[in-house]
Amino acid sequence: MIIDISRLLNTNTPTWPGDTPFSYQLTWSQEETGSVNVGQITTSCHTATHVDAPFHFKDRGMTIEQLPLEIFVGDALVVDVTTKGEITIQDFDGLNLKDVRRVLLKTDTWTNDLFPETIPIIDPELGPFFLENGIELLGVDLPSVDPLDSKTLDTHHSLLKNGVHILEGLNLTDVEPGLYRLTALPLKVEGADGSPVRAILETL
Ligand SMILES: N[C@@H](CC(=O)c1ccccc1NC=O)C(=O)O
Repeated sequence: MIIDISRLLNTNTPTWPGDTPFSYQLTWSQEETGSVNVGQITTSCHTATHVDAPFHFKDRGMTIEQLPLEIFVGDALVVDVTTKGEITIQDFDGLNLKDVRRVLLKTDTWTNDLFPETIPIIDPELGPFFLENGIELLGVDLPSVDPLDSKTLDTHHSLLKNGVHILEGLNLTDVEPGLYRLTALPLKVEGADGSPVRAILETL
């Protein structure tokens, strides 16, 4: 079974304050062309469900088309942290992370079409902890892995330093904690700082 864990893209999709709003428009209609409808989309690379390329927060970091696709396809453990204001390595106590390469944090704190005012804190210590445990992707149902007013982006940098890639803006409301197969492939946009993805989970 496929579970769609992507957020919907339309003119109501919340964007980072001040960033480019999403829009889809027909450039040519079937009426005009006599054959086809052709549309265009305008979007920030960080709207809804998306992957952050390291270049987003590091000038010399890799851009989106350079990231290996293996990161974004494969086993993923959904971890329930819905009651936590701060997510730390203690939240992984008792979980079997053997053979788990990807972790998705289910906070369920952003379930509407408004950009949130505050989000749970993700401890930068997760970076080294994930490296030790062979985890190479962190996915969150939040617009950021750092506090919204952070300038230093400590968790982004800690994850990058420890080889952990970042997937943001998931919708995990209908997902039970547990192990799944994730697919969340970024578009092959040369030089980009991120990309929207269609993210799905398949039950194993
Ligand atoms: N760093 C945040 C996003 C972020 O900071 C951001 C995203 C879109 C537009 C502007 C942003 N930040 C600062 O201007 C993140 O990717 O998690």
